[in-house]
Amino acid sequence: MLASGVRYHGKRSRRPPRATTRAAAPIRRFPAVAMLLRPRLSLLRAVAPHPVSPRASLPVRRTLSAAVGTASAGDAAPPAPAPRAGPKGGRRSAPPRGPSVNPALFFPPGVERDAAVAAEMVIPASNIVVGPYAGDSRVKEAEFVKSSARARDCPKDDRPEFAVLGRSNVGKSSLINALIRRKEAALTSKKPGKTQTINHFLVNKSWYLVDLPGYGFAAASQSAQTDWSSFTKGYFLNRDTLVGVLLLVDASIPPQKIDLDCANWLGRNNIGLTFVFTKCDKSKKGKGGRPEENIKEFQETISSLYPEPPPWIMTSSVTGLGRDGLLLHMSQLRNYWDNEATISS
Ligand SMILES: Nc1nc2c(ncn2[C@@H]2O[C@H](COP(=O)(O)OP(=O)(O)OP(=O)(O)O)[C@@H](O)[C@H]2O)c(=O)[nH]1
Ligand SMILES: [Mg+2]
Repeated sequence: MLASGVRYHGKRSRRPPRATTRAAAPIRRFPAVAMLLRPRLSLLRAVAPHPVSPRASLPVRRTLSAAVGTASAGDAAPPAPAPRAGPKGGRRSAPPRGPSVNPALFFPPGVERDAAVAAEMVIPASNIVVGPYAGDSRVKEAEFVKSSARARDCPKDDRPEFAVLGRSNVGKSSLINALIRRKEAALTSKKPGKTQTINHFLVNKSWYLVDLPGYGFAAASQSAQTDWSSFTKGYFLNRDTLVGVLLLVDASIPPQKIDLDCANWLGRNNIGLTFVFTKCDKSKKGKGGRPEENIKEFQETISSLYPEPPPWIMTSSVTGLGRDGLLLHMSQLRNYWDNEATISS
């Protein structure tokens, strides 16, 4: 089981997070924050309806468990081994009511695990609870700053950054364009292997989004694949300003082992990640063609690896699904990171 991978850290630190032990402020201690966030979440919900349940007025615990018929939000604690719920799994008393996703919640820094969370405090199309560190998440300006061929050539300032990682063609560059609302800031292509360097985009002059080369491009030469692992892994292992990784997973196809391997590698190296499911607008008939089913299968596969559910969110760069929610999630991780920096300096 991975000891981490869902944890987020303060500046220049790979130490275990203090959010749940030190200053663990339950969300109810921040009524002002909660009130400020509610209108924003309602707005998000209007754009992207929650995939799990429309009964938003019920507490999450009841709403989600009722919709899915398996674990409740309170079951976010160490997952049961091999939680492959299904007709033979013995965990469901009633037949499944159609595709839905694993409801276990991700509690961000500042929110006690198992805190009672109202449905409106969960980002739509995700399992992410909004906590007291969430703040202004609007992108007011964004600019391409630098393309680096080696990790040591990356910008050397202290700004926090999020790395966008995933298989070739999963939609990394497209997601960056969607987040910053620029059509071709990051170059995209139908052909895998488009992005070959580490690309820094500066947002609001205060933080970076980093577009990376994809992994798992079978057509790439052996030497190109080796290059990927040495230079991108070098980036991850040496980047002190890395707040977290957005690990993109293509929801329009069944789970791929290489994505699980990548998640494992990040977890082993104590690098916090958020699973970002891409291409959720694409649905094909037949087995493995429906995003909700693929996401559910992926979550069932990874849940036994994590002591706490990792954050995940559904997105589409075509429809904009998940865009605002993901920015809000990043704002809370970033603000926590900044806050830790202030405390430790
Ligand atoms: N339908 C749909 N297509 C998408 C989405 N995101 C990306 N695509 C398409 O997928 C293809 C690959 O997108 P990119 O953003 O270039 O993927 P990438 O992960 O950056 O690829 P590499 O740079 O090669 O690693 C392009 O044809 C995109 O238009 C999405 O959310 N929905
Ligand atoms: Mg790319």
